[in-house]
Amino acid sequence: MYVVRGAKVLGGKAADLLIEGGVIREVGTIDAPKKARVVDADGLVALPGLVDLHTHLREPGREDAETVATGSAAAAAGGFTAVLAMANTNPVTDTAEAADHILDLGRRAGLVDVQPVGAVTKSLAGQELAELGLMARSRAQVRVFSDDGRCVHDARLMRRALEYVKAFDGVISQHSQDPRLADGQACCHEGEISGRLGLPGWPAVAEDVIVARDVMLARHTGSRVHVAHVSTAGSVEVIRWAKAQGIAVTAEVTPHHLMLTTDLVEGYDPTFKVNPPLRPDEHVEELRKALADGTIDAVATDHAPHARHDKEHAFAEAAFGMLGLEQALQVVNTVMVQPGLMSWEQAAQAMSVNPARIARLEGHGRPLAAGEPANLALVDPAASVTIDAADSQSLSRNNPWHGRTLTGAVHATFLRGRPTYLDGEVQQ
Ligand SMILES: NC(=O)N[C@@H](CC(=O)O)C(=O)O
Ligand SMILES: [Zn+2]
Ligand SMILES: [Zn+2]
Repeated sequence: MYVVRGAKVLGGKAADLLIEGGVIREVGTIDAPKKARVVDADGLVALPGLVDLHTHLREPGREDAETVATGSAAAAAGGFTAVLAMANTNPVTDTAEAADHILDLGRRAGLVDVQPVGAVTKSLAGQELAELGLMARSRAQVRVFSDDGRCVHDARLMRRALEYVKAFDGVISQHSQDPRLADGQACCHEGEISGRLGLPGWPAVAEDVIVARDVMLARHTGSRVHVAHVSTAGSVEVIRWAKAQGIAVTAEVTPHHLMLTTDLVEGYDPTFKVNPPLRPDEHVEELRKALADGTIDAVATDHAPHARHDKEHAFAEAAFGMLGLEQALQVVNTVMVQPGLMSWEQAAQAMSVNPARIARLEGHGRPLAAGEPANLALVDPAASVTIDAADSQSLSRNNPWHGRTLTGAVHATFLRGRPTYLDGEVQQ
């Protein structure tokens, strides 16, 4: 039994929360029962436990970069109570058995709810649909499907996938990148900087055209499409238009695309090599606006751990991807909440309520009210923290925030009433 003392619920009025038997029993002014452990939350903000729509946990296959257990620890330290584990593992999560295996590994780790994402196509090969129905009916009850890392670029296959998942209210999360417009060698945003550095780039329009095509397919099929890691102003325009038409499209943006810009590649540091690439300022500004006005529904980390021997190469050869789970909330606080672009209530929508709804995850993204599951994060909104990649719970060190000072810190995370992160420690 816990009493959280004096937390500002969603950044609003301070209240005490009584947590017992996995649920929030009471919110208000509470006399702590003798056997209760009191957590002093004076000055802290209480948010519903964060939900990440887009995490790469690397298990099975690349346990040298991350495991379900270490990724879960990073998630708990970042304030998350649920993560969706992307399917681009080895083997790929493209069967019911593979999905159930991920679910079980998550339960064994016990720090966050790990919900598998199913592949859209067998082996992510883009040729044949995977067992979407069987995955949906498995114990894991998969609802989100993605070939992330690759785009489902065949329009006919995308149409079939959308039609198929409609039956069980599933959603296709698309890695929007036209392979014909994105040169196989491309490693950064195509523009003035890539030209000057002599690095092959790919243009923003390679993303825009797939987003445009997919919203039209979603309209045609009446199914739900989700745009993973939106990175361009053009995508934002299309999504804004599509929502105005009532098309069932949702979108996520990563912390790094909200804060980092393409000029970082000038140092040739492969930490900043990511897909989609970091973009110029004008895109970043549009992404922030779109998140603030709800055109973009969610912040998702695209936490992409890579082992040293895959990442520490010349820029052109290094693996794509960067860590995200532990700093996501700090970045959103730093670039959105503190400057007044977003309230804590909106941050809770973007990082918990909306992702839980998009993924049809029960028990997450719920109000902090009596009778609800006690999934929550306590956040110090004013802390100033200089990030050290070596401090990470992740097995990998490709942390783009290393050496930067961010505002805010996760103080505690509770999963169904059990602290998973407290006093600066993951509670194994
Ligand atoms: N984001 C990345 O740069 N890499 C991701 C794949 C992906 O999200 O497309 C990965 O799996 O490493
Ligand atoms: Zn992707
Ligand atoms: Zn990804």
